[in-house]
Amino acid sequence: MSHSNPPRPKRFSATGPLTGRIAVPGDKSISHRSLMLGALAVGETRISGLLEGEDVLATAAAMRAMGASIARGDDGIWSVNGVGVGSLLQPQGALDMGNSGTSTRLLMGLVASHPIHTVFTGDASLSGRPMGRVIEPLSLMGASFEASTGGTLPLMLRGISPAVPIRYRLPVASAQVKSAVLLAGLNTAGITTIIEPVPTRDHSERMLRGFGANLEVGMENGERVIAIHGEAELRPQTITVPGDPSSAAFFVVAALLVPGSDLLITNVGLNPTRAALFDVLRDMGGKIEEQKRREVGGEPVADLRVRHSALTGVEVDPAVAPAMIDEFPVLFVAASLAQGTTTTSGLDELRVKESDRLAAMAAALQLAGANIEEREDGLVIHGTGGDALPGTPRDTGVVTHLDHRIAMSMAIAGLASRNGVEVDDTTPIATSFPTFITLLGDAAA
Ligand SMILES: O=C(O)C1=C[C@@H](OP(=O)(O)O)[C@@H](O)[C@H](O)C1
Ligand SMILES: C=C(OP(=O)(O)O)C(=O)O
Repeated sequence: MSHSNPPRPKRFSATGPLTGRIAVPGDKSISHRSLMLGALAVGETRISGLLEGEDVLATAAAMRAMGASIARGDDGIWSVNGVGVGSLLQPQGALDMGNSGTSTRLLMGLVASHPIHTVFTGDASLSGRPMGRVIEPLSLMGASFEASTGGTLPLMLRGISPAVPIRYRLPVASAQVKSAVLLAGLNTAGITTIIEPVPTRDHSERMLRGFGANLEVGMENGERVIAIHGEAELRPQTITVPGDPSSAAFFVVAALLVPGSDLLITNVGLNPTRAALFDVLRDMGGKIEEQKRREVGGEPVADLRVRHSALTGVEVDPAVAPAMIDEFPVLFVAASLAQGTTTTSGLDELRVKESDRLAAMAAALQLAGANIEEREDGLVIHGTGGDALPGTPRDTGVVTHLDHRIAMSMAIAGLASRNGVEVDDTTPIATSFPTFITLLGDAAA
């Protein structure tokens, strides 16, 4: 889980067109939340389409360590028997969160209002990421912390029950911070309120309601206000997890870039708080057509038909950033092949993901021959106008910094290069998309 495995380098080279039909694995955000909420509902929650990536498996292991029974059936359906809100058990050892920020921050919220203490550890990437953003509101609720200098892992959290309900305005646009406070509020008497000046992904709100929590969402002075009534009782659910738009993004960009491609990606989640990349790519001239729009597990879903397209650079409105926050690395790849300049800004949050994604993508794309300017809060990309990138020099790999999205984005850049792109380590891809390399082979066969 903590990436002690030796690095696995791989060179990604130009392929034939991407054609046929593929399905990407389940949504990572929804998968984490299905396990967490299932573990808090008394009775059996059944989950189909769960993402079986390392990050989600870290969440499953943590929920087991706190008393839930979680098992995968031979039919691929996961079954979770929960302990009930307020009844999480004291875990016997540290919770290894691997590479997963979502597991860490959401679980910190969950345990903060339980009378247990929990040690969180993670890999080198996760141990550099800021946890102060959740320590602050959870401290206001009464939890206490012993963290490494700078508020990073390893960290010990001493939860409290009863915790104090708070009214908290999010200082950063982060669904993880919002969700941590909402999950802490589940076992806190009274009403815990979050004010969200910039809307972020709303899976927690949708799913908490689905599990029977009393949650109100309104607007005050143009800001979203979410109130959860505590000491909730959650009811077990049957959940179907839609395909992850953040995983589909790599195949959408690949099909746009590789001449002759015409690819159908089925069952892609299109929650408006997640799907902005597809709108930006359409603005750039990308042929992305939605087919069979429907609802799956309370989320909008469609099949996406994507055809090779000539792309034109755009200025990306920073207001859409939260709705495509994980998709910027692959957007930078698309922009590198577009006609003209693409400008992005307002992306400070990208510096505190699994890697500093602005610096890592600027360095990786430059090594592959793209023309990139790195600014404090974004990249400016001067595209080739459709010509393939030169690719990376022989035996020099782009550095992925234990970041799955850098590895997958640069794999896609390799498909649109003359000499291929060498990725220094493909092992992090298994955190969110274990079937990525196989599916790429299938689509380009
Ligand atoms: O809530 C979630 O499931 C996530 C929220 C986002 O993080 P932030 O809340 O830090 O923006 C995103 O980058 C991450 O991949 C998943
Ligand atoms: C930022 C990401 O995940 P997390 O914060 O869960 O590590 C991601 O998947 O791109």
